[in-house]
Amino acid sequence: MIISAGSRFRAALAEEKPLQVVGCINAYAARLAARTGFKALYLSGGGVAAASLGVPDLAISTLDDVLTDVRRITDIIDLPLLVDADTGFGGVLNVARTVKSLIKAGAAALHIEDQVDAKRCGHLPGKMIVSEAQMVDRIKAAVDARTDPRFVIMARTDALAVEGLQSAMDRACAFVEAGADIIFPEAVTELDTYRRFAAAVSVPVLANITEFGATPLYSVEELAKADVSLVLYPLSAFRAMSAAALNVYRTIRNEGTQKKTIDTMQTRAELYDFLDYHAYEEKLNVMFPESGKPEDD
Ligand SMILES: C[C@](O)(C(=O)O)[C@H](CC(=O)O)C(=O)O
Repeated sequence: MIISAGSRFRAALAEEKPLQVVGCINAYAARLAARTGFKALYLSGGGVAAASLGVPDLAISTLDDVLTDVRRITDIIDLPLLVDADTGFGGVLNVARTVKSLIKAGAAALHIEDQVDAKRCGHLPGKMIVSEAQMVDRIKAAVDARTDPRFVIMARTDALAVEGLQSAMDRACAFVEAGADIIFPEAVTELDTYRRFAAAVSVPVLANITEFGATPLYSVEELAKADVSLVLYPLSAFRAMSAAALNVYRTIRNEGTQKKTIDTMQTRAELYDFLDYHAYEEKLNVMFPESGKPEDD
């Protein structure tokens, strides 16, 4: 029996509380995260924009950009993948298309938010949100479009920073009423706020612990006490990889050799190990022993 990605996400949620959902910027990072023992992975919208396109998180990337990265990850790793669907990539009919396409691409869950289409990072000033009714329509469209009833629809609200706690909590309740499976209150600044969301809604609540934003870097223990069910680390590894890469580039450029940075690098043996290189090679040797050998004339 094939267990759908959505079912695997729900199973992970039942197994671990709070469930750590870790961002992987590409398929190789997904391999690293999977080996580390995480039970669920994340594809960040800001990450697709920054790492795959080299542009800021300002609604520049398209559904196709996201799907390309989703497929690369789900092709290689069985762990359930939560995908950042921003505002759904258009009107309600686009939201429906987004859900169907993500399910086909092997995603387990998405989050969709109540910012205006010209969205920005949830931790920056100047955000604008659509009405509660408009976001309820987005949720209804997403729920209705599910070709797998176990696919998880997560509603993110950016209202806290724009309209305050009461509005954000009212919205969360309306989104659950519309069928949202999980609530993601964005840019939370107080631990107790999570507890209040969790008490107000009948579904799990996610904490986005992204660095250099509005939310303090609460630990899993602290978040567990605040009744948080999922913790997201969208770009942690990407930020570290980027800083390390810049250091290597600078060293090579300035010193004419990378020697000083060699200890910060993953070795060739480690790389091949994470890629299961030798399993690929063995298959090649056993199944296709003649492949690659020079042909006799
Ligand atoms: C979760 C998020 O939407 C993302 O794109 O990963 C971002 C993360 C970030 O910019 O740190 C967000 O919180 O808006």
